[in-house]
Amino acid sequence: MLSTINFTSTTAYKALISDQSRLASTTIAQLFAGDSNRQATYSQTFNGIFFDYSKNLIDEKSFQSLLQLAKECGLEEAIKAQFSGDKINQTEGRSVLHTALRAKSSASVLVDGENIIPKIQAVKAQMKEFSEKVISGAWKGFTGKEITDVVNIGIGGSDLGPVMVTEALKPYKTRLNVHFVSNVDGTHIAETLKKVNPETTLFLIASKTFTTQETMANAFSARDWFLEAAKDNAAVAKHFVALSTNTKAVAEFGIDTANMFVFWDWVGGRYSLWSAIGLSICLSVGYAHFEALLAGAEAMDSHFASASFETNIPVILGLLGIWYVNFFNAPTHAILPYDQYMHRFAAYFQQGDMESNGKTIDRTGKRVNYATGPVIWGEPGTNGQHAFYQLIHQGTQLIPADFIAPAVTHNKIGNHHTLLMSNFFAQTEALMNGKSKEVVVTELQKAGLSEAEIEKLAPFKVFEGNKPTNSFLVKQIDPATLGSLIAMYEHKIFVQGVIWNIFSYDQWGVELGKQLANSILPELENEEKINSHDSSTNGLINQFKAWR
Ligand SMILES: O=P(O)(O)OC[C@H]1O[C@](O)(CO)[C@@H](O)[C@@H]1O
Repeated sequence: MLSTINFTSTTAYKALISDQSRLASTTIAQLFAGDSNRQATYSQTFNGIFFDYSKNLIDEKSFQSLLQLAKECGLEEAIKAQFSGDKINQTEGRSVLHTALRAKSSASVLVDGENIIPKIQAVKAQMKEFSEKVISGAWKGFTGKEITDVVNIGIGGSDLGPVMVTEALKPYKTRLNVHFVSNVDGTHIAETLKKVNPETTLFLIASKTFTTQETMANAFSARDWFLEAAKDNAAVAKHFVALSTNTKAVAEFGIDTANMFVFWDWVGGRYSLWSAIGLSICLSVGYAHFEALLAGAEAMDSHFASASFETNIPVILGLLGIWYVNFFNAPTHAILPYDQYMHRFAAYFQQGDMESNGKTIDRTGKRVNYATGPVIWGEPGTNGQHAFYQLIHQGTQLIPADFIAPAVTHNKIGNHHTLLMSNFFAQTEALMNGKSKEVVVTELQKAGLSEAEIEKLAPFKVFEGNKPTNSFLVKQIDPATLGSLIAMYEHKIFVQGVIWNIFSYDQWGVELGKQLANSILPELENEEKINSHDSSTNGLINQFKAWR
């Protein structure tokens, strides 16, 4: 089980407070100036991923204190507990075993005394067979035509992971066009259905619980649309499959459970792309690439489970995050992929991180007296540079950022990749070094400005610098490196949750809005004036009814 230590009461925490005040009077640039070996000390290569964390405000002493913090908070035991299937999701009484989904077939992982690896392998075999049939054209629609389009209907973890991966791995695309519908806003399904033909479309209803309001509404609308064309309930079996843990609800919806791909309650929704929820990935890029994705994740799992903390990438990443959130009051963290295909990567980890570590109650049931999960956000470079980097460079908040880029592009067009990479390198350097007043003054003097003009303008052109970044230079974004990167961030989230003494694998915070929406729904189904809420909510509902 997980320890319940409050990290602010550890010896390492006290050391880190003094480390912080020592480092507050230096800069990252000065740390580089004083150590020609700095990058070698604070970097690591892992299976085609070069992780450079040297542009952080850390020195040997603070780095050691961070490692010590992880030890004092019982991280070693927590990692063992997670991998071995302990029910560390205590508020839901569940094991947390997305790692088992990518474990080697020879592994053995016990849940309630049962080795779960054989049943994982069985579903994977079913996914392989099915996806190969659909891709090859052997699986036919109700009029005997091959499937051309796949529509995945799901939301949150049953959508964001598959969307992110299928976009990131577009260079590996099969002949199938895969679409995703998540929003209950009818526009999402309506616009998607305009693009597809009922005779050649396969719907994947992806929902762990098979009760989620948005997904079920979209699934029913898709089935109505399909039956308008097919006019035969028996045709549903050829066009609808379910990815779920809830066999009963799948059968009630009318999907033959032979067309169901199961997973289990020890797979969290936001950690489920490795499970049957990944069927859209298999169809989009082929089963072999899905397996390679899993293998890349498994390599990161083995590293995380066995490497000593000082060389353990997810541990280091997690600790650096703690350093900025809790010792430098950084409220957000940016993920900035310099790869257009990875344009949903930050959105994916927005759920992964914020649904996991957006908690205020610690593992003893008490309110925490420190900050927990930061806001995660980001957009691909260089678009972000022309949108929000101004604030990272010159705003008042400290925003630690992860830069991710491939050395080899999938699209060699002119010098585009060299241009992109020049921006990648320039940004982390600029964020660290900034631009001093002296440099600004010299530049303005060269431009011929008067002393008075220089005095007036210079403050606006100064960059304080000293903004921390991690760089991930990846040889190429392929299924294996992507799998490793995703697993790396998953484990980072876990590391932070352990240290913050919170439960990272539940999501009770999503429930209240769901419950209220369900209670408001009947009030919207008539024309009567409402007065059962506060005056703002009543006023909004009544205005809606007047206008609709
Ligand atoms: O797969 P389901 O059960 O439809 O749930 C979808 C999503 O809803 C949540 O429970 C809350 O947003 C997520 O954790 C989950 O990924």
